[in-house]
Amino acid sequence: MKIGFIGVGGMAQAIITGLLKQNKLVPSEILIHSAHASTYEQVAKKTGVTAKNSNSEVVKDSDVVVLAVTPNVATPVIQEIRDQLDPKKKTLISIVAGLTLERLAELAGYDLPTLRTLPNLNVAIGAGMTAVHANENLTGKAKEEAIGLFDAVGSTVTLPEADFATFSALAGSSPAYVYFFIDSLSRAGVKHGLTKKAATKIAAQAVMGSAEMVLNSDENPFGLIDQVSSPGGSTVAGLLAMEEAGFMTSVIKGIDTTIERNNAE
Ligand SMILES: NC(=O)C1=CN([C@@H]2O[C@H](COP(=O)(O)OP(=O)(O)OC[C@H]3O[C@@H](n4cnc5c(N)ncnc54)[C@H](O)[C@@H]3O)[C@@H](O)[C@H]2O)C=CC1
Ligand SMILES: O=C(O)[C@@H]1CCC=N1
Repeated sequence: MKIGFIGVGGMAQAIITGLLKQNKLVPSEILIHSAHASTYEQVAKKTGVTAKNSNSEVVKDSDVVVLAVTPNVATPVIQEIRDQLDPKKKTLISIVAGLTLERLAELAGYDLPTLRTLPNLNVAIGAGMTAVHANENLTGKAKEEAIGLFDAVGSTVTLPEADFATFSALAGSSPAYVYFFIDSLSRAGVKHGLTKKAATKIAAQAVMGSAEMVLNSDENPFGLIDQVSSPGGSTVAGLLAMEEAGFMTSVIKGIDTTIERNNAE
């Protein structure tokens, strides 16, 4: 199977890194092209995947085409490759936030097997979270193969398209918010005398273990909060101070704003 990436920015690189690291694909199965030759040539050199000279060449030689450009250039890019997207031979996978299957069909053809996805950056280490929704043309083995690419680099969930904006905030953007939280923890550690390196490692490990506890527990997070909070202890004191500063309200406000922005696109 040949997979062609159109757009080789942060997200495409994360997917490619994950697929190779998990041994889902070998470098000779991956083709790439983007607007920035210096970037994609460097990626090809580093990973062993094949750099092509144009978007058209990528599509021509691929069974599965991954559209990984920013939303503002998605329309002209699809128009450029449309004639080569033979519905009998190719599958289109889009990772473009906000681009609906209806709009993809309008641009790329109503018969084309198409998978709309929304991955997150953690696919790079095989710990991604990806939402998927296939159109009616993508069935059987081709559908399994397309979704299988994202299963190989983390978890997938099939969601109605109406929920993609919310998913994008909770899983697509949230790595940025979690990094923000980790950096805040680490900064507090520095304030109290730890080195930044030590504080960041301590904070990140605590966040990773806490996430695993949530995933491995039947409790909801509030039950786990109670397990950490010793009666009369320091945790509950810190928790109440965080709430006084508006912790939960500020997280929900950030997510609301992210969803509003996703819905506006
Ligand atoms: N960064 C993330 O965590 C996530 C990003 N996405 C989606 O992934 C897509 C890419 O995002 P990023 O990688 O963050 O952006 P980026 O800016 O890092 O990469 C965009 C890529 O598109 C290429 N490009 C621009 N014009 C082109 C053209 N005419 N032909 C071919 N390539 C062209 C650029 O050269 C670049 O390689 C976006 O649509 C975004 O919504 C989805 C989920 C998460
Ligand atoms: O910031 C963005 O628009 C994209 C969507 C999800 C993560 N990054």
